[in-house]
Amino acid sequence: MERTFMAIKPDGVQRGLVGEILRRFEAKGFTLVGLKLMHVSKELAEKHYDVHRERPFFPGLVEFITSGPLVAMVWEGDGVVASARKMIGATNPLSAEPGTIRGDFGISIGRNLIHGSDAIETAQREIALWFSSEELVSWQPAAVAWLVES
Ligand SMILES: Nc1ncnc2c1ncn2[C@@H]1O[C@H](COP(=O)(O)OP(=O)(O)OP(=O)(O)O)[C@@H](O)[C@H]1O
Repeated sequence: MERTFMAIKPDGVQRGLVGEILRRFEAKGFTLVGLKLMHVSKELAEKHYDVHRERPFFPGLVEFITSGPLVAMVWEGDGVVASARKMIGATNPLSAEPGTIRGDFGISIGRNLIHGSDAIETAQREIALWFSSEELVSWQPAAVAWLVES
């Protein structure tokens, strides 16, 4: 089953948008398989944004991502990588469509609330970077156990 990595960035956590963001992906029908509130180390932030290492905004981006707790998540479902990117909206919230998370809640490119993997291969790399396999749940056996018990 397809999986994607997403992170509610420190601005989203500070603004109290965690519940709203989780609600949107749950309501859409995707399945949450990993979730943790954490402070990000400089090392992890730099690895995550490695492709942007040479960009002028890189130091500020790393500083921001490590500035407060963020919510790291893994979601599962058919087409979840592309669909989540659509639900998140364009990188610059001022250009993001209303109805998207960035379009509804943001105005600043440097404070754009949420990250979502941009491709299936990127998602695999990011999930492995942020989560150990023990931190990810498998829903199927749990559902089967519940059926057997009831
Ligand atoms: N010109 C910029 N100035 C400041 N920050 C920027 C700029 N461009 C990108 N960023 C920051 O770097 C992040 C990564 O940029 P990228 O082009 O990968 O966008 P994205 O894929 O929409 O965002 P993310 O990777 O966070 O999901 C952006 O989310 C944004 O926070």
